Amino acid sequence: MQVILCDSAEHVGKRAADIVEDYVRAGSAVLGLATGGSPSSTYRELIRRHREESLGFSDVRAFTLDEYAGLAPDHEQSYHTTIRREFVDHVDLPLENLMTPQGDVSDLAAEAERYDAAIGAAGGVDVQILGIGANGHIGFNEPTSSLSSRTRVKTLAGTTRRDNARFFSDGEVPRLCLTQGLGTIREARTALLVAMGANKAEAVRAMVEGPVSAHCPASVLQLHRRAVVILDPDAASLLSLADYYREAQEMNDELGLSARSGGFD
Ligand SMILES: N[C@@H]1[C@@H](O)[C@H](O)[C@@H](COP(=O)(O)O)O[C@@H]1O
Repeated sequence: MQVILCDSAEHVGKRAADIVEDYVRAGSAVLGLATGGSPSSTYRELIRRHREESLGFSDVRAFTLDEYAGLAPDHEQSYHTTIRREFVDHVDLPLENLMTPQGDVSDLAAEAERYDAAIGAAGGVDVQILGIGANGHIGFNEPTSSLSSRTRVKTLAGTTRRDNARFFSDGEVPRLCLTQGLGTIREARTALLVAMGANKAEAVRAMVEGPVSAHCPASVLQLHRRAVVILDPDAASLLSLADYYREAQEMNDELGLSARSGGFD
């Protein structure tokens, strides 16, 4: 796992965008897109590079991580609408290349299986952007999720529903969702997690420096071949090996190693 310590949310976005850009410029990239506030600065920076530095997404395919059950794709708070509003509609990624699990189907389990298979049929995800929940979830894999789980129906934790209530005008967050599993996420060639803010500090500590445990689902990234964790000072505030992460990053920067070239673990 590579830990990159940044000065601000904007800095986090730039470092994350560097890794995504590396894959996009290589051609025919498959991106894994996360919703939530954490990747906002990454998407802003990618949109800026699209507008000002001709970073093109026309041959990119994208899969989102998760979706609320019961919400149609065009619902204001569906993750399909959210990722379009935050990113996809601002670049030249063709809409038919955006894949999201469909939350308003009658057979959610079949939809989960279909979605997992579609990721495999696309050749897998090259770089999966991730945020982390305050309870350590990635996607909607709540604590005690199987570390080998596939895309499936999950019940949302009460804390997650409370955290996300701010996005719903009536405060009514669905109780069920579809989410890529931890086993699915682990298959992405690079896992790129961004976290900001003091309310993520404990989850970040458990993910990076705690034991691998379903109690903190994000800790499964310790088993990933190329996991990169990019943090602002508040999110990194409880890490005990911060000096080492800084030294390692200086060396990686000096050697010009990137996630795609696989120059670190
Ligand atoms: N399902 C999403 C996750 O993909 C996201 O990473 C996390 C953190 O959200 P935020 O980035 O808004 O703090 O919780 C949400 O519920």
